[in-house]
Amino acid sequence: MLTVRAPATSANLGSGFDVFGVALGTPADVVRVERAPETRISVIGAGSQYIPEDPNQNTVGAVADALDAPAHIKIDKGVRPSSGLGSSAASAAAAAVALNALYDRGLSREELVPVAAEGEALVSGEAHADNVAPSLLGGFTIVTDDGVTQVDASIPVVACLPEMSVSTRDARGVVPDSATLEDVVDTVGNAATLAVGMTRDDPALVGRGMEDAIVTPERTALIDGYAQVRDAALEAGATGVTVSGAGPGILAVCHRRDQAAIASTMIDTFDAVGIESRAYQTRIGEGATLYRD
Ligand SMILES: Nc1ncnc2c1ncn2[C@@H]1O[C@H](COP(=O)(O)OP(=O)(O)OP(=O)(O)O)[C@@H](O)[C@H]1O
Ligand SMILES: N[C@@H](CCO)C(=O)O
Repeated sequence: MLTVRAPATSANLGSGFDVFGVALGTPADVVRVERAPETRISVIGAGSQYIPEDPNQNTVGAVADALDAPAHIKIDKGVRPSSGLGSSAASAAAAAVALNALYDRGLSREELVPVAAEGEALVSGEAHADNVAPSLLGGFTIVTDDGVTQVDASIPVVACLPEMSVSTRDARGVVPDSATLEDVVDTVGNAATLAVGMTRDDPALVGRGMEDAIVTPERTALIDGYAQVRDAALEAGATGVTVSGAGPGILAVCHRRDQAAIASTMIDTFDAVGIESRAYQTRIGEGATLYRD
């Protein structure tokens, strides 16, 4: 029996659509595996009632197939599905690390990125790897067709999760087909600023680099209260605020001293528009951890 804890993640960070991602300290999924002739899956924890146990419909089933590693797989969800916090990816990343070890496949964490991304293809229609990469590797990750670049980072964030669901499949449907050159130029500048900010652990640079005029504005329309919550978080000291992944989660980057006030005003502002929410006060953190029982 092997156990893996894989963290929630926040993808895009505004200017890095389908490219940037960060691992969050909390929450996380915990996956336990043991060898078996056929894959069987059980799910407990946050939002488990919405997650299929059929291996053909669960991200961990796709990973077991990709590694040719049948197993009994128990998933304890800490990351609620359809949250924007990489719920489906956390399970897939955990399963990839666990099954790779269980069957001695010998793949590196980088080599497990496309394997875990098979799970994302199953649920959102595309094998985008911007959530599985940070869940596997930790820190800040840049995913391109040529591979993954990772840097460790330790920046305080607040991830606020309202009681509503936005499926990644639906949120991908509102992404525009094209962009003006002016918006592309702005986005390249912002993305570069953000990447440098990560290498310096600088919340001000990272926050500034999260601005995006192409994808994010289309998606905020799917999140009731987004504009009010963003304004309140910036007022409380956030250096940048954007949609986490496909939403409805909202990510605020900040200095440690402002973190509690930002979390509390985000919850209060959602409350004022009639939506319950919770806020994780955490940091960019480590990737998946393997425990041998
Ligand atoms: N192991 C799993 N964990 C979570 N969701 C799963 C899993 N397997 C299948 N799913 C399905 O995936 C969908 C949730 O994935 P989705 O990509 O929409 O949300 P998310 O992972 O929280 O968001 P995001 O990718 O925007 O951060 C749900 O329909 C859920 O039933
Ligand atoms: N880059 C993906 C991440 C989903 O979490 C999207 O925004 O659709």
